[in-house]
Amino acid sequence: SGPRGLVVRRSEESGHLLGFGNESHVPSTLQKIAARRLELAIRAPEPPSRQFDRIDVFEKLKRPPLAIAAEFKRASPSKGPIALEADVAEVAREYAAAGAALISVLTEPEWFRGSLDDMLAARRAVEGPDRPAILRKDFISVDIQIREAASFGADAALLIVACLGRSQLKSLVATCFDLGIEPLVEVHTREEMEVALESGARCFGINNRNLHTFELDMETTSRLAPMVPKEAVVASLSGVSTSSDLAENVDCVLVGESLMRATDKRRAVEELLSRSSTGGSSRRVATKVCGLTTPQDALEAARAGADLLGVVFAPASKRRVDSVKAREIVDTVRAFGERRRAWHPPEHDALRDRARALVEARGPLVVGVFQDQPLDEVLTLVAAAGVDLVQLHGQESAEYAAKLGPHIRVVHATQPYDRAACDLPNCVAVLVDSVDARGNRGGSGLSCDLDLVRDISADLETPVFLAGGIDADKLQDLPFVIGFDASSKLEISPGIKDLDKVHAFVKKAKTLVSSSSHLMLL
Ligand SMILES: O=P(O)(O)OC[C@@H](O)[C@@H](O)c1c[nH]c2ccccc12
Repeated sequence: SGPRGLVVRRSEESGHLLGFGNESHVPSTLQKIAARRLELAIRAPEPPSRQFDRIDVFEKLKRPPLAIAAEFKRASPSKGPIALEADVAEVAREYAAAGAALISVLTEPEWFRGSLDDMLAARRAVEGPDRPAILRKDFISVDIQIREAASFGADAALLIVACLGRSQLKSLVATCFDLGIEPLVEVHTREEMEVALESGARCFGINNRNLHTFELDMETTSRLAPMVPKEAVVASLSGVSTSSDLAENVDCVLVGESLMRATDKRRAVEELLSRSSTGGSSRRVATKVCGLTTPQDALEAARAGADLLGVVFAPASKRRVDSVKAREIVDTVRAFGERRRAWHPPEHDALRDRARALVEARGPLVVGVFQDQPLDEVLTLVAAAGVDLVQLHGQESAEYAAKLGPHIRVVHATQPYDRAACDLPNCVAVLVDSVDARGNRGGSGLSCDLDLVRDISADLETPVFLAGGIDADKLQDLPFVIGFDASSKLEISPGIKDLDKVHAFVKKAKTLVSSSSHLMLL
């Protein structure tokens, strides 16, 4: 039996729909949305006939070196609200001014909070011969949805193979061409690509996101792109936040969420367009929000853009969580990050390369914080909670740490510091924390002596995480700091975060990213 919520006509029609991505018999979100869209489309009135100047979408997307498709998306099923109140005309003008080749507008109302009126407003905001093309991003399965696209100013329309039969797709492609709309046919698997290639379309979108499970796999593009003939357009869709995420050997990259979250959208698009000029040398400052005790606060920190989220298992801590609560946090964060598995660090010989891999990991990642607990206890908690990595805050021996997975080693801003503890191959970063006069470690709210931190970093030949009394006001450009860890200064009371402070902290750290390109790794 096929997935429910779909009109499965004949098996050769829809073989590509069975078993790929959605193994369960419960309809996936994609199937629910597609079914709901069909239900509404059938009842929709015939759209008014309006004439628009159209542009050659194929030619626009084929222009070297790389076309950027910028998306207007207020919310999504995997991320929830992203930018509910965004002004579509304003955003469209910014995208156009930055040189986007295409603007994709979500027109689905319930899960994405979009509308045809949003698309019309975007189309009306961009004029002129070299304006960006407008794409209707929706779940299209009947012709009237393409007539609506034409009536509300689209030059192109998305057709998602994962919710269409073979001949249904062919007929929708033909309707598009009849109405002067360029079909962009979206796939996520080889089987879907085979169906797409026979559909008559000439623009293909490879979605890195599985729309059934919301799992992101950025390798999807490089796996499927070689199947497309050179003359056609290949676009890579989803999951791009910086130029280092851009796929090679595609004509176009479509970017949604990260642009919708960017305060300066024009600059964000321009940065993507000039990937070669900034390249690998630019340095970002990571953020870690520690001492989270609820899934709600963790989700808010993730939404703010934090890279690492810490949950504390140390028995003496006021912010201690049990494995059940930690698991809830991990599940929430992982769903937000569209990941199914824990992080597996790539192997590197040098600590600095491991640290860089950590801050560039597709997160946010959840860190379990421990302090001098029996190894068995740590291993049990890690397995039960499913945290991505561990942070060791006590005087754990090298022998002990070697038995763990990837971990962050905490050292204290004292001289001499515990250098040997940082030398393990599974140590992925070093975090320098303060000590108070009585020798109390962690959570004291005291700041570190920055000269000592610089010395430690120089000795380790790697930039470190800095903790101790950190909030937005404490952030500054420090070439020996790869990331900031904040906890007590972002709280209302122990374990309860002040979400405004969390947002301010992450936001400020992001401004350091762009202004600190002169700061290289040591
Ligand atoms: O926000 P992201 O990760 O940059 O992804 C954008 C876009 O690819 C995504 O919104 C998308 C791709 N295909 C879709 C189909 C329907 C709805 C949405 C989509």
